[in-house]
Formats: sequence, C-alpha cells, structure tokens
Amino acid sequence: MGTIVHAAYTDGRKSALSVKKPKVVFVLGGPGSGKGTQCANIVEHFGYTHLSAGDLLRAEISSGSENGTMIQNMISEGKIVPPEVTIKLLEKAIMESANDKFLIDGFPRNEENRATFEAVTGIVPEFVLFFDCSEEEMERRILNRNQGRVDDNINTIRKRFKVFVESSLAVINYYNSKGKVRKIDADKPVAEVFEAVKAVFTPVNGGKVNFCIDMVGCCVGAIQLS
Ligand SMILES: Nc1ncnc2c1ncn2[C@@H]1O[C@H](COP(=O)(O)OP(=O)(O)OP(=O)(O)O)[C@@H](O)[C@H]1O
Ligand SMILES: Nc1ccn([C@@H]2O[C@H](COP(=O)(O)O)[C@@H](O)[C@H]2O)c(=O)n1
Ligand SMILES: [Mg+2]
Repeated sequence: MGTIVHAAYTDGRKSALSVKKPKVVFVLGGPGSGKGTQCANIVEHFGYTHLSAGDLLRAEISSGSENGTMIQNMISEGKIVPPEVTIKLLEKAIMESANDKFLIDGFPRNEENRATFEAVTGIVPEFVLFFDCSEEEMERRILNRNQGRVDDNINTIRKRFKVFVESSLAVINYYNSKGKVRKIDADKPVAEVFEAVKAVFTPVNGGKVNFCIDMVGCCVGAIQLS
C-alpha cells in the first residue's frame, strides 16, 4: 500500500523550512536507547540545537491546545501522532531558532512522518544517527528513568517497542539504503556511547572530509570538501 503523504499545507503554501534550509540530523533509536542523553552531549560539543519531537508534543499537551487531548491519548498508547501535527511543531521550533543546524530526535517515527516531512519541507537529512540498543536494556533504563512520563509504564513500553519494530525500523532501513545511517552501539555506558558519537561528528583532516570515490574497484580520485 502506498504511503499517504499528508500535505501539512493544504493551500499549497511552501514550508518556511524550504526557504531557511537548515542542516538536519535525524536521531533515531528505540524508546530508552539514549537519544535525548546523547543529543545533550552533541549540543554541548558540536553546537547543534536539539529538538525532541516527543518533548514538543508533550509541551503541546501542556499548552492546552486543541490537539492536546489527541496527542495525550496517542502517547499513552505509544502510537504515532499524525505527521502534520508533529511537522508543524518542528517547523515552528526551527524557524524560531537562530541556529541553522538541528538534531531532530525521535523523528521520523514511520514512513508517513518521513515522506510527509520531505514533501513539505524539501529537507533531506545530512545523516541519521541510529542508537542500536537491546530491548532488555531499554526497558531497564526507562523503568529507572523516573521523569513522571505517562508512557514510562511496562504496558506502554511494550507497545512502543512494537511500534518501533513495526514502523520506525523501516525508516532506518530506508535511510540505510541511501547510505545515510550512522549506527551506534548504544548498549554501552553513556561515556563510551558518546565516544562513538563524537567520531561521527568530528570531520577528518581538520575539517575537510576526504572521499575516495571507488568505482570498478579502483580509486578514481579523492575529493576534498571543506
Ligand atoms: N548509555 C546509557 N547507559 C545507561 N543509562 C542510560 C544510557 N543512556 C541513557 N541512559 C538513561 O536511560 C534513560 C533513557 O535515556 P533517554 O531519555 O536519553 O532515552 P531516549 O532514547 O530519549 O528515550 P525516549 O525515546 O523514551 O525519549 C535515562 O534515564 C538516561 O539517563
Ligand atoms: N515523531 C514522533 C515522536 C514521538 N511521538 C509520540 O511521542 C511519544 C514519546 O516520544 P519520545 O521520542 O519522547 O519517546 C512516542 O511514543 C509517540 O507516542 C510521535 O507520535 N511522533
Ligand atoms: Mg527521548
């Protein structure tokens, strides 16, 4: 079945993001894999702005907006909110920021999220940072998180795992087919995970990135990109 792409703007208006053209890194991984924790480290060391789609949705609930109840119900069930709701929150946050590079944490969560975001904004991620973590470890972390989240209970955790496997992994596989996934073993302590994350964000050769284009088994040249 084809993906339904929600035009967040039915009047055909272009997203303001297609004009601002921010640099975007998607940060994906199962619930409790450490996305938020590592994003905080990346912000501190590499100057990105961290936008957690989940946090934006929770703020929308707290704001008492008309979508609040619907969002609350879906989060309580570990379900994925319609893309136009989440994309508009992301767009607002990006446009209000003076920064031009963003970590978008927990988005896209499914193919509808991904396709709609690309259709509406025209933005393709620089890469996707994927935190790969076992369900046992993720469950242990979430049950010890103590942040008072309505979805941090064993029943909803299991539903979120199911959603991740059935919907979110397909997004990671899509970007993997484009060579855009940077996979991190997230089953390790925070500091060790961040060492691996740093390597992804640290350019080689003092800021220039060398690519050797290997065609037909031979290197046809090295291109230095600043
Ligand atoms: N590498 C790690 N080792 C042990 N605990 C960790 C690690 N990374 C994060 N944690 C802890 O696990 C919990 C979940 O981490 P975090 O909130 O960053 O995950 P998340 O991927 O953002 O989860 P969610 O998708 O539910 O928001 C937090 O209490 C955090 O302190
Ligand atoms: N793109 C998204 C992201 C999140 N949600 C909903 O929020 C819940 C919490 O997300 P976290 O990343 O903070 O764990 C998630 O389980 C979804 O219910 C969403 O709908 N779409
Ligand atoms: Mg998080």
